[in-house]
Amino acid sequence: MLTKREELFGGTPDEYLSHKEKYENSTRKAVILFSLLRKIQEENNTDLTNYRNLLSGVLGASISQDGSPFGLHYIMFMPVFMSQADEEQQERWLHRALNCSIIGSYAQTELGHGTFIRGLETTATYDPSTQEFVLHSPTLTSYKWWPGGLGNTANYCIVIAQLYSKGECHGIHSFIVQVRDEDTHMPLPGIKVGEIGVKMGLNAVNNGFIGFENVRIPRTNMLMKHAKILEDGTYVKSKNSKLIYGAMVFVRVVIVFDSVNYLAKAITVATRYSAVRRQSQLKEGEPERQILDYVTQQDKILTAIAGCFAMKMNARMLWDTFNVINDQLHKGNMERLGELHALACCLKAISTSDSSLFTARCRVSCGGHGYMVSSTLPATSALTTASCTYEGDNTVLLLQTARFLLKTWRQIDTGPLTPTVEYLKTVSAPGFSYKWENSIEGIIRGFQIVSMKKISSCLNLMTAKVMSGMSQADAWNTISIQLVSAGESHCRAIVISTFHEDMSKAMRSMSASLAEVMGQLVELYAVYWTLERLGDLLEYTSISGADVVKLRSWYEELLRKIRPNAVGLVDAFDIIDELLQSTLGAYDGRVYERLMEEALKSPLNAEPVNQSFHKYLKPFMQGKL
Ligand SMILES: CC/C=C\C/C=C\C/C=C\C/C=C\CC/C=C/C(=O)SCCNC(=O)CCNC(=O)[C@H](O)C(C)(C)COP(=O)(O)OP(=O)(O)OC[C@H]1O[C@@H](n2cnc3c(N)ncnc32)[C@H](O)[C@@H]1OP(=O)(O)O
Ligand SMILES: Cc1cc2nc3c(=O)[nH]c(=O)nc-3n(C[C@H](O)[C@H](O)[C@H](O)COP(=O)(O)OP(=O)(O)OC[C@H]3O[C@@H](n4cnc5c(N)ncnc54)[C@H](O)[C@@H]3O)c2cc1C
Repeated sequence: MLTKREELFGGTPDEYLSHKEKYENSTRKAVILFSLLRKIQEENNTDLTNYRNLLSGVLGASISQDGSPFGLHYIMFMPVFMSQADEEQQERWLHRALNCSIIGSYAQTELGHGTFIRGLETTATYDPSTQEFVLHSPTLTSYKWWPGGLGNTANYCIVIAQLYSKGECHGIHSFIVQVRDEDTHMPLPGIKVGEIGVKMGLNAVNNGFIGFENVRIPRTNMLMKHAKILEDGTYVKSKNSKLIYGAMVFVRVVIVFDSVNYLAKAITVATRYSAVRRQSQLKEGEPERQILDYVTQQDKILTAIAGCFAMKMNARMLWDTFNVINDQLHKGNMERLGELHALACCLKAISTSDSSLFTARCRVSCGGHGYMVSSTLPATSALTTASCTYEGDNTVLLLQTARFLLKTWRQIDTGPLTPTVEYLKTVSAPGFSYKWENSIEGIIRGFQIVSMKKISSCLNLMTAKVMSGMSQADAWNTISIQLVSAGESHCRAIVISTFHEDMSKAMRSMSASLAEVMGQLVELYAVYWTLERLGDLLEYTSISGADVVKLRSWYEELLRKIRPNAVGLVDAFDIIDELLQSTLGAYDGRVYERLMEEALKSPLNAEPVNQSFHKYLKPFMQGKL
């Protein structure tokens, strides 16, 4: 009798399973895992706060590197329900979703549209004679494409469609749609549903497609917490048309936490391996050195560790900010919705792009063995690059942040600013003076000035182009590279200052030795990004060549100081071997034995001579083919 652990982590490695077997195996594992999680949620009164903890349990325990066919049920189907269904609808559906007696997906993206959601083509036309909506996919490009779990798993999904009533289009709205029979799991009439095929990664997520041929759903299947359709077809507007986008904000907040989890796995593997791997001599005649002793290796890995800690603290800040503003939204106060959206956009973009960048660095820092699937680094790299796209392409999200920043800058003199942008007032105030200094505070101030000057420059450029006769839209597109850069600079200023401020608070309750190491991580992160963004700082601040020389020495000194604690820092993530799933990162450091153990699991090693020798090679080598 297998233990739960053996059931979850034993058997043929996923990499040797077919696409179909991989899905079936991941569904088997998901059922075991989510039965356990279901017990947890039955003990809690699940609200958004508890829900995120439950969700982080789901994500953290999504044991397969390839995600889970239940992922979207937890990541989007339920959060969207909690934020967009009215009380009667929550009463009718939410408990069934929470105990997984129904499995849902989230169908927004179409073959033809992912970013521009106002351009989605799926229609939901209200028929007052039957009090139903008619869901229809008018074109191939209107087919929903990507929804996780939709291929073969989900029997319900939330569909985002253009709402028509009384001949008028009211824009995109959310609808709950049953897609498969709850007993037979057969697709319901008028529904064409399937799986989209093999992807770069996340091949257990079971992303699917769905098309509707005049499928009728009751009026009460429109999620009506915000906007409504009355029985006679009268449309009742939402207090704010952007509230329908609320779930995307929540998921972007979750993704920031998740980008930290992925990066933590990658740096745990790369750091431990770099402590085990010995390669080359630093001095002739000496034993080969741990590759972690090479400063170039420290440059790749220790900065990633600092980045992980920085983003973890920023994820917490974002979650706290989300909760504060979400409470205000529930009370009808929309004042900070734009700020929350802008913050979620830039932090999702920067956390995922940093995670993708540093994870790729961890992969190459482990040489050939880092290219083995059994190291888990290729799959983690595929995961992090996907996060730069899903829940909003990073470029598009940084443009959203830039849009908010320009709007803020236009109003800079009309009154107080909201917390995440009030630095703009400080560094642009008359009489404000600043001379670059090589300190954390000096670096933070420098990034804030860069951000302010980029935003100001973008607005001036836009104004000049429009004055010269260019349309607003063309002017925006022409300077969009600078707009993205302004969004990134704003975010980097927030990340560094949040890391410094929150870590400083945390250090007050730490031992002196731990506080010293944490302080070194904050400095490493700040100095690293200063050196990475030297061009901006030289353009907009008084930093000098002499300052840069001292910064480089400071950076190298920090690498030297942090090196002895590198393994301890990643051990602190406490990722168990079963979740790490890495021949290079296992706690016991038996790298070479594990590489060989995994290799011998290859089906190609089951017999000494593969059948292709007799069928192909031998005749070929004997000139018979
Ligand atoms: C697959 C992985 C599964 C398991 C792996 C395990 C773990 C992984 C963890 C998490 C995985 C998470 C998700 C995975 C599944 C993925 C799901 C999806 O991808 S769902 C689809 C996501 N799609 C998008 O994000 C689309 C992006 N596009 C948009 O958001 C909008 O089109 C865009 C904002 C770009 C433009 O909208 P538009 O209405 O055209 O706005 P416009 O620019 O004209 O005006 C902007 C105006 O609106 C305000 N606004 C826009 N968006 C929001 C918002 N979300 N909230 C609040 N306000 C918003 C904006 O501020 C501005 O206001 P002003 O007019 O300036 O006042
Ligand atoms: C692993 C994975 C899981 C997913 N899961 C789901 C899911 O469960 N449900 C769901 O609904 N969707 C899902 N998606 C779809 C995802 O939300 C979209 O892929 C994403 O929103 C990007 O849209 P797109 O793919 O159409 O890319 P596009 O929008 O076509 O982007 C392509 C390029 O065009 C650029 N671009 C687009 N618009 C602009 C603009 N206005 N200004 C400047 N540049 C622009 C982008 O920057 C990008 O470089 C998933 C995607 C992935 C990869």
